[in-house]
This record gives sequence, structure tokens and C-alpha cells, in this order.
Amino acid sequence: MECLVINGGRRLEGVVAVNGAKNAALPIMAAMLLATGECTLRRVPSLQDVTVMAAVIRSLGLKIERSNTTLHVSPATVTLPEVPADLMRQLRASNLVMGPLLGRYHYFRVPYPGGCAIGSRPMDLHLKGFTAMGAEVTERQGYIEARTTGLQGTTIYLDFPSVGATENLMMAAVLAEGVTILHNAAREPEIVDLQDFLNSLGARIQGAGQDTIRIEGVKELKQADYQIIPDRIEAGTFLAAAAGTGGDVFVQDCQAEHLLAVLAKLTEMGARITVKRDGIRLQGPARLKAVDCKTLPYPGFPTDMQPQLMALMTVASGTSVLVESIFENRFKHAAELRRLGADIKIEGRVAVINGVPGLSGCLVEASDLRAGAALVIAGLMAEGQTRLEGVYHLDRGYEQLEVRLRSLGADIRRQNGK
Ligand SMILES: CC(=O)N[C@H]1[C@@H](OP(=O)(O)OP(=O)(O)OC[C@H]2O[C@@H](n3ccc(=O)[nH]c3=O)[C@H](O)[C@@H]2O)O[C@H](CO)[C@@H](O)[C@@H]1O
Ligand SMILES: C=C(OP(=O)(O)O)C(=O)O
Repeated sequence: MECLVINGGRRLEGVVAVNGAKNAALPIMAAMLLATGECTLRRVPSLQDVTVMAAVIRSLGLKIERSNTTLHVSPATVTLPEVPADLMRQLRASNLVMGPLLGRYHYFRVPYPGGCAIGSRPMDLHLKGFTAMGAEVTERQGYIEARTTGLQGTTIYLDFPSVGATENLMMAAVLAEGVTILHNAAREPEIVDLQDFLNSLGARIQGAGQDTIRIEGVKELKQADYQIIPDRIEAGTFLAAAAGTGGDVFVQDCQAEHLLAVLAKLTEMGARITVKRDGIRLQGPARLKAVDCKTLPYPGFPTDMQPQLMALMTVASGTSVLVESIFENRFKHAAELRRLGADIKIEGRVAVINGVPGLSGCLVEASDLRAGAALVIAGLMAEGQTRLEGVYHLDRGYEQLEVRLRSLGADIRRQNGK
């Protein structure tokens, strides 16, 4: 089993470039099922989740070739709109094939998707939306099946601005008859990226980035050559690592307007942030200050940065209160941070963190992707050696994280076996 060995206490310094966004690449790859022509997708990160999504799309008949950070996808007519359970369960975002398959082929049968163990993550909003558009949806023995004679545009109100449900319903609606309006839609930058990609294929969508999205159905989606946005969570993770080590890091190729909530909290904690045209410079303070924070749908503070923020709070001066309002079970990293010496109390969705003067390294395990990122940051801040197990979680969402942190001066290496 692979682990990361971190000798903490080193200040991060230098320049690191951000890759394309995982959470933009995955829905756009699913959207390629809608295209009748060739698609080229640029700035695609080399991640385990992208590899699995490529296998999902391939299992449906599409041809995918990768050269460096570019994917070339050749279209195919899907004859059997079903995905094998072993693939589907490796990835939560595999559920994003449902919308395109239903929209274009009027049928799908898929097992429930897998993904990070951070909450129950039901699919009710996706399925209610498909039903409202005229599909007949059944859930039986761990499988979801849906069929329609042709989706009809309609008005859908989402009870919660779910990212995945918004994406699935946009992709279902692009080939539907008439106009679909999504109210209380998710506003994340990845939704805007999906809209822009679909429109470059010939779709007629407007409003992504606001809470009402209008999709006018078209007859056919053709080809596209598209570059995805930079990964705001990866950028935020590097910024947090810089802040925690009192470092001075320039995070290149990221979009500050996607990170406003994260930058606000890091500033409140005492970091000095300078936004430049091509990236963000962060200069960390000698000691961070405690802050309060609640995760919210975008443009609120992202749940995917909550574990990393908690890592910083463990050594901040004062008491921080952190509320996780998106996922009901996303505090598993707290137990591991405690092993490193953190003082954290959890009551339901609220964590109270009393900052300690310092952490000390030990053996910890990542329970999910961002928990892993939080433990890497904690390890970089801690005195002595931290061994992090469960590294495969990190590889889902960060490309060569240890190599890039090393280039900033961190003492971190990957090791095989115990
Ligand atoms: C691949 C991808 O883009 N993943 C992101 C996406 O996940 P994902 O799209 O799965 O997240 P959602 O926005 O759908 O989930 C948010 C909340 O809504 C609930 N919910 C969702 C759908 C539904 O039908 N019913 C329901 O109750 C979920 O259980 C959760 O509590 O957005 C999350 C919230 O920003 C991020 O943490 C994930 O990194
Ligand atoms: C929770 C995440 O991903 P997923 O939705 O794919 O599980 C994440 O990227 O932090």
C-alpha cells in the first residue's frame, strides 16, 4: 500500500501551476455522449477520476485518445445505454451519463454511483427532474432505469441547488422538445463551463452562473474544441498549504473570481493575498488567526475546501467554529487531525476547533479525497514525520501532489509498502 511520508516544518516558497478542473472535466466528458461529431477537450488533468470516467464513456462505445493534457473523443451511436457496475461504483460523477443518455437515446439503466464517503448523497433531485420532463423512472435492486418516448421541456424547481442534478438536467434538456427552465440551479463555475461547452456543440443554454437556467432544445449537437477552466479547489489547496506553512507562493493559472470565499477566509486568518492577472500570490503570517466559517453552495465557501480549512484552524490562535452545511458526514478528517495533536470537538454539523501551538507528526489515514488534502497540509505544518495512508484518495483529484509540493520546498515523498 502506498503512503506519503512528510517531514513537516518547512516553509513553502515558489510558483506552482494549477491544472484543469476535475469537476469541470467529468461532466463535460459525459456531455460528449450528446455529440455527433469529434470533440477535443484541452487542459484535462491526469487523474484517477478522469481515467475512470474515460472508461465509463468507452464502455458506451466512444473512442477516447489522450495526448498530454488533451483528450480526443470520437462519437459513436450508443446501442446499449447501460454502464457496468464495477465502473459506475468507482466514481460518483459516473451518474452524469444519465442525463445525456436519456436525452439522446431515451433510455438508460445504471447502478447507483460510488464516490467519496461524505454523506448519503441521494439522487432524488436528478430523478424528479427526469420525471418532470416526461421520463418514466424506476429504482430496483440497486439500479436506476429510465425511459421516455422523447423528453419535453418544462419548468423544474430544484429543492436544493445540487451541482450534479443541475448538470444532469441541463444535459437531458439540450435535445428535449421545447424550453426547460431550471430554478434554484447550482451556480458553480463548473456549471458555467458545462454550459459553454454544450453551447460550443450547438446547444442553446443561457443563465448558468445564476440561479435560473434556460435551455432551449435543439435537434442535434455536433463537434467542439474546448478548454476547461482551472481547478479552483486545487488552487485553494495550494494556497492553504502556503498559508499554513507561513510560506510565499504564487499559484499560477487560476481564476481569483472563482475563489472569493476562500480568499476572504485566508485573508481573515492573516494571509496576505495579491491577485495578479495570471494567478494569486499568498504570503502566510507567522501564526494564523482563528475564524468562523460555514460551507454553502457557490458562491459560498466550498465544502471541497472545508477539510483543508479545518487543518489550518487547528494551529490558528483562538477558537474557530466550522459548520458543514452541504454533506452530513464530512468531518472524518477531524479524528485524524486529533491524532496529530489538534483540539477539535464535533457536534453534528458543527466543529469547534481550539487552535494549538503546533501539531506533531504521526501515522494518519485519508478517508476521502479532501480529507487527504487536509492531512497533507497538517503534515506540512507538523513537527516531525507524518505518514499518510489512503493515498489513492488523493490521486482521484490531485495530479502528482507530492512532486508539486516538493518543487515548493516541501519534504514529502511517496513510499510503497508500510
Ligand atoms: C464531480 C463533482 O462535481 N462533485 C462535486 C459536486 O458533487 P455532487 O454533484 O454530488 O453534489 P450535490 O451538489 O449534488 O450535493 C449537495 C447536497 O445535495 C444533496 N443532494 C444531491 C442530489 C440529490 O438528488 N439529492 C440530494 O439530497 C447531497 O446529498 C448533498 O448533501 O458538488 C459537491 C458540492 O459542491 C462537491 O462537493 C463535489 O466535489
Ligand atoms: C467530493 C468530491 O468529489 P466527488 O463528488 O466526485 O465524490 C470532491 O471533489 O471533493
